Amino acid sequence: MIEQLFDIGKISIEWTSREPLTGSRSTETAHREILAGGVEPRGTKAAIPTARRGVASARAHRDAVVDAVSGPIVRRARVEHSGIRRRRASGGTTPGHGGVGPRGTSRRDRAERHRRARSSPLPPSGVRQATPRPSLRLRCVSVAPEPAQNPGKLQTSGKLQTSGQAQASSVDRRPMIAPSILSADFARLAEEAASVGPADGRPGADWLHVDVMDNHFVPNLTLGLPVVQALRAATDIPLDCHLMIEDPDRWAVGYAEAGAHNVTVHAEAAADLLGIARDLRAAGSRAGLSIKPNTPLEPYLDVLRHYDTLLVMSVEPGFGGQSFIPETLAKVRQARHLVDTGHLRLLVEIDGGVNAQTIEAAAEAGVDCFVAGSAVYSAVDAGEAVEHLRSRAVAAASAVHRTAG
Ligand SMILES: O=C(CO)[C@H](O)[C@H](O)COP(=O)(O)O
Repeated sequence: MIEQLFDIGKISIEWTSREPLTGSRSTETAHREILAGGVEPRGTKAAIPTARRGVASARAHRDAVVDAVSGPIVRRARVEHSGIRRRRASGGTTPGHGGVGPRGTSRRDRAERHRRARSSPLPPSGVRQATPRPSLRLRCVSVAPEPAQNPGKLQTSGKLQTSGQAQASSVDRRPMIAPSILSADFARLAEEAASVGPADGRPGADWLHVDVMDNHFVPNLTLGLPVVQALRAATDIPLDCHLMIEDPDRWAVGYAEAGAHNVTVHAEAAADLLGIARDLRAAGSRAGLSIKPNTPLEPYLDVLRHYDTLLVMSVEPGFGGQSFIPETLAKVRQARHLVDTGHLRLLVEIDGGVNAQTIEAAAEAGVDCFVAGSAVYSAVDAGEAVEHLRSRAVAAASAVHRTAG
């Protein structure tokens, strides 16, 4: 771990990374650029004026730093202490819902005050400027890119073309299998997890898929945070938490904090998809976005640039053991194309009705990670079922490669 502490103007930033960050700019340069307002980090335009003005917004500043400095490789960033005082208008406190003026002033008054504040080096009348002092301590933990053999790592070597539409980029993908514990025996979850883990020279499941259902977003109720915490302690298999719940804006980050490797929310349920992705990554997990079979991909293409995984549902969410909906593969092909052409950088997952018969079509379409519930846990040997599914996916992906080559 390398720790760096920068004092830039009145803001101190502590930076911790496992290795020096590489890229077009150093962390120090990036921080300086952010504070000078001269950088436009990916997707965080809104945060920059806040940081530039020095107005207290530890969270916005953190997000700006996180996105600008190293984008997707930053895994954790949290503000340890924020002492910057908010601007206060005399005689009133700052309202909490987006406004910045004193209570009772009109929107026009506030807009005018903002305009003057921006064009003048002096604080606007009636507004006390934040005291210039080292007051914000931002601690960012950057995790070095995962080694090539890690689950989910996309390798840019090799020449495996990943969809029927044979793209220019060369991405070598090892199909991943994520058994869904929805089909496991809930009374023996630790054993069920172990049954798909590495054994007898078998690599085992790449991820363990955990279906969280709230009986509101879907008509079924399964498990929640305490079970995820218990599973986290019981297995080393990375947990892939699929939240089929309402208001994931409120709950998702808890799963990341509980140690989930990937936390997926539904596009149909979330209010602030950008905020969720940011919070999940900041809490140390990957951010996943899921869409139901009838939800199109197009409206989410922009926001997906901030996500690490896309979970295409190939059944209506809610229950295991349903039949695979082949039409959903069009979205897989679309996502695959965008990944292969460098427009998106994420892992494509499919969930629902995946078995030895359907996995090949999904692999040909370009899926990276296959969620399978009943096909694994209804088998006599769950571990063997994982390997069988993986070998079918490898064979199908290789066939596509040969055709494309
Ligand atoms: O999210 C899910 C259902 O909503 C499950 O993960 C999925 O259905 C897996 O079960 P199966 O492989 O038996 O279809």
